[in-house]
Amino acid sequence: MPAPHALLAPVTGFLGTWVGRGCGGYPTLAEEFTYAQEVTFSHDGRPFLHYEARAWLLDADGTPLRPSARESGWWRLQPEGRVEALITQPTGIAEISVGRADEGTVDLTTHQVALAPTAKEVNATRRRYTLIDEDTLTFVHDLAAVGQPLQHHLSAQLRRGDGN
Ligand code: HEM
Repeated sequence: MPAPHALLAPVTGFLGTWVGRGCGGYPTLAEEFTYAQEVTFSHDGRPFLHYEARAWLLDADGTPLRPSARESGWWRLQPEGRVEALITQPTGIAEISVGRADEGTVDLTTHQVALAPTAKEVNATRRRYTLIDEDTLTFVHDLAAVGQPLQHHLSAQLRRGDGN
């Protein structure tokens, strides 16, 4: 494994696999939901991270019900901690988001969304990833979609889970 590129310095704490749980909702949905999530960030020595996230809806006992959202993409690190992220989902949504990596927090907001012809309408997102300590990562996702203004869709707390 090559050493991380110098431009990755603000995000090297994110490298690895993270597992945990979250909850979510949206005004258009009848109920809130809980989910399990696994997120992996990796690098190959160049100044970008490969990002991959999978989620499973859980029932009230915490048993997985079915696979839910999945996405993957690239976080391109620029000087001064600027980040350009490209993220695609199997629901026909492709996002390009921009933001900053600063003191353990990455804050990304939508630059452009592209939708496949049959995708649901998504207008904007805001994603905040925060390293609480070296083994704990929190994630908050706001969503403007299906006619609703930007507001909470998801929050999760993940623990470092390499090799689990
Ligand atoms: C951990 C990740 C996520 C989970 C667990 C999740 C979960 C859900 C669930 C359970 C629903 C209700 C419909 C269904 O059962 O599929 C839903 C709807 C939706 N989600 Fe997510 N979601 C996630 C990430 C995202 C992301 C990243 C986006 C967009 C960038 C997104 C956009 C939407 C939209 C547009 C709807 C439809 C709302 C409607 O039609 O009323 N979700 N999500």
